[in-house]
Amino acid sequence: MNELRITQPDDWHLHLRDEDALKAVLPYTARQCGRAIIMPNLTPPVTTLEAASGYRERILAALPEGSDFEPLMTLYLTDHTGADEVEKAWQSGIVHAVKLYPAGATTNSASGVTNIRHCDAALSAMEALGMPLLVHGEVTAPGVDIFDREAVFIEEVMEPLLERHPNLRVVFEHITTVDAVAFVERAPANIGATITAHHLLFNRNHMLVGGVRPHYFCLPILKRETHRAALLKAATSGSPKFFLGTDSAPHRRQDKEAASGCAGAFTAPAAIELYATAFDQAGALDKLEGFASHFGADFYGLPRNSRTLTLRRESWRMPETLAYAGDDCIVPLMAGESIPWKLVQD
Ligand SMILES: NC(=O)N[C@@H](CC(=O)O)C(=O)O
Ligand SMILES: [Zn+2]
Ligand SMILES: [Zn+2]
Repeated sequence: MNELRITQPDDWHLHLRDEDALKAVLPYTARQCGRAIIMPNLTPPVTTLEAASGYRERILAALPEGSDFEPLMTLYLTDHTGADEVEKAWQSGIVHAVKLYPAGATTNSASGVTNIRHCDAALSAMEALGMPLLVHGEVTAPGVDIFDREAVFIEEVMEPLLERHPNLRVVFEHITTVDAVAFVERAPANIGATITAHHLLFNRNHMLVGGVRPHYFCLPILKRETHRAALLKAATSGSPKFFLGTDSAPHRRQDKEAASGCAGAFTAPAAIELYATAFDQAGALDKLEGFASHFGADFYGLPRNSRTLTLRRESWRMPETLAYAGDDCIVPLMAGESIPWKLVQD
């Protein structure tokens, strides 16, 4: 297959940042996706409907002319998020989910949840409303090895949470392990998961062998090959529980190439092309459309996009750097490397 026409995808996990950085990165997603779930980990985080509405307006104002890309907003869950705020946000129609960051787990998670038990009122409200909880699923206890943090989270947090709230709709975000795949597969239909393109394409060797490659450093961290293989199998299985979420997470070049580099891979410039590359490697291009364009919308109860998008087997080179806020630049994932699939602009 050398050309592939699919329903326009959506990105169910995206970091757009704010201000000039937002203006720099938004066009990459807007040219590919109809919609995206916008992560709320700004500084300060987006914890209220008012903050989400303001952020949404800034995103809409930053869109390229003529774009009808739709940002789907989220609230950042804290120990103090009330049921009233959650209800108001849901009823507004602009907020589609609430995001759980365990405090200290990842970028801008300092105001995150210290103990999920503190959130029972908000979670009960969400369960009643049918409002999804999006989960960064890693424990943060210093004694837990960074490669085990997702698997331990399933046992210590996710399973007890679902026992207390069996009808809560949950998206296990950016899953990275065979353990998470197995958990989602055996869970009921109210549990889904997003998978990034980088976790489908790369394992920890890509990050660590022959030198530390900071642009491959993201959280949850890349795992060993057996985990990548399990993720690829899940993504290409045709199961509607697994869908596209890039977790494209831009950081300035100097913040990544540093003694204490930030976590996050910037994949938005080639998001659908990277997924096509992974599905192609698995001989499963026929499964790309469901994963990229159908299952996420179905999970969120939104209509599938009516436009289509065409991909061609044609190699192109990702630039070494791209413009970011002010004079800063950003290094996209696969900078300077060739990508075998290309988005054809209609
Ligand atoms: N994935 C990452 O490594 N980083 C994300 C945060 C997140 O999604 O955990 C970011 O905001 O930079
Ligand atoms: Zn995360
Ligand atoms: Zn993320």
